[in-house]
Amino acid sequence: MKKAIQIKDNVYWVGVHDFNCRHFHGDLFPIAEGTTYNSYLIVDEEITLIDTVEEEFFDIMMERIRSVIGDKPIHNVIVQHAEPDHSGGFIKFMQCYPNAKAYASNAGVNIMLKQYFQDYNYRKVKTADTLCIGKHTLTFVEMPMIHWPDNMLTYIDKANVVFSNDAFGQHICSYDIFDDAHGLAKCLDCAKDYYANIVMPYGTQVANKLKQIQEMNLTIDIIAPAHGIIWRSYIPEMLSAYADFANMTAQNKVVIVYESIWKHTRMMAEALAEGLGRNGICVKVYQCSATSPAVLMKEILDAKAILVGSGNYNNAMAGSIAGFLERLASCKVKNKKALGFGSYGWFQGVTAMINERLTKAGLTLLSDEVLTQNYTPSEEDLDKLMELGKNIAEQLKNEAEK
Ligand SMILES: Cc1cc2nc3c(=O)[nH]c(=O)nc-3n(C[C@H](O)[C@H](O)[C@H](O)COP(=O)(O)O)c2cc1C
Repeated sequence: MKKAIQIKDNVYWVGVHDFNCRHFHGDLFPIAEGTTYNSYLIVDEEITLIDTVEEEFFDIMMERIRSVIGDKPIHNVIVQHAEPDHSGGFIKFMQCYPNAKAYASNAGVNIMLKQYFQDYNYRKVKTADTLCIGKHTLTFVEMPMIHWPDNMLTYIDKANVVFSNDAFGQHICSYDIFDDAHGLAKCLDCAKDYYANIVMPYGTQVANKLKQIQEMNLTIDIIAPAHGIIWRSYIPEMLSAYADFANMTAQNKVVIVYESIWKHTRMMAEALAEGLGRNGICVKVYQCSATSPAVLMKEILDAKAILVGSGNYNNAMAGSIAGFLERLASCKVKNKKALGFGSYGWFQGVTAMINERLTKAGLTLLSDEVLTQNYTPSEEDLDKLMELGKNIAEQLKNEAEK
């Protein structure tokens, strides 16, 4: 029998492992080792469930719940987020516990009705609303657009746990469900990965919400997200890292993303990298089509500049680069520089197209120069590109010192 894991007095993890998940949210976020869908059970006078799990894992969640409360009824279910990885088991849950009261944000209720078509007389809650369940009181905080309109978090007093849903999540899929079993570096790295791929477009909302939560002066012993491990030992470090993610705080780092069939654009990319890398910049070089988009998004989060290159193929940029620029535009990047480059045969215009899309995505061009190369770069061309890389390095370092 699958069992619950106690995380605090009267609070239990009753979630599930999805070891086979390799594509989180479609192709948005390829992941290596699966994930968890975390739901939590609070045992008080009114037994309360925080979130459900993906529908196919419902029975496992129920086994864990019954390992704690047997056949006792559950009085409340909190739908913190209507996305199916957290609400997919909700209908089956209500079939098991038809008298349970369901709570969600206003937007959450709307989405639940649009997704599942059945009205369960949802109770709508908003920021600062409370629910007394016996010895404990729950306080709700709406978190719109972190990362859907309906997200909210729930705080339970006395146990001092924040159930944060998607915020602070990561894809560590383990039975060691606390952060300290995995070490700070891994936990922050996985949180960064998750943030870059799921939350990045909503940095402004994250920064504001972090401020609001700080102002609430909550005593927080545990932050329990809806994916991955639970934070208890690294909470200050994680909150500080999240503030950096939200502000897109940049390192002295440049990411070069390119596509190239006959290696001409690749030669340009590597010459630029040489000039940057030999002059104090951490430089990362990726062929776009050979790289997981999750890696690219994570690298971009703390980069100062992004150089994007493509050969000209039928007077257009490579499809992989067009897709990458589309994703970049959706990320609402702040305070980042960029420059296009690329090789062509008989029409020079693709680099200008890349620059235009970079500008539209909110990035500032590093230079007015339109960096094009007719067919193969010569040694002299490559030296010039290395020199340009060096100049960009100096420019970025000077800006950092200001
Ligand atoms: C399938 C294909 C289509 C191409 N179409 C164009 C084109 O429409 N206009 C152009 O200027 N060059 C075109 N070229 C030439 C390439 O842009 C040129 O060979 C360039 O150096 C390729 O850079 P790369 O080695 O980085 O892929 C085409 C090349 C290929 C392979």
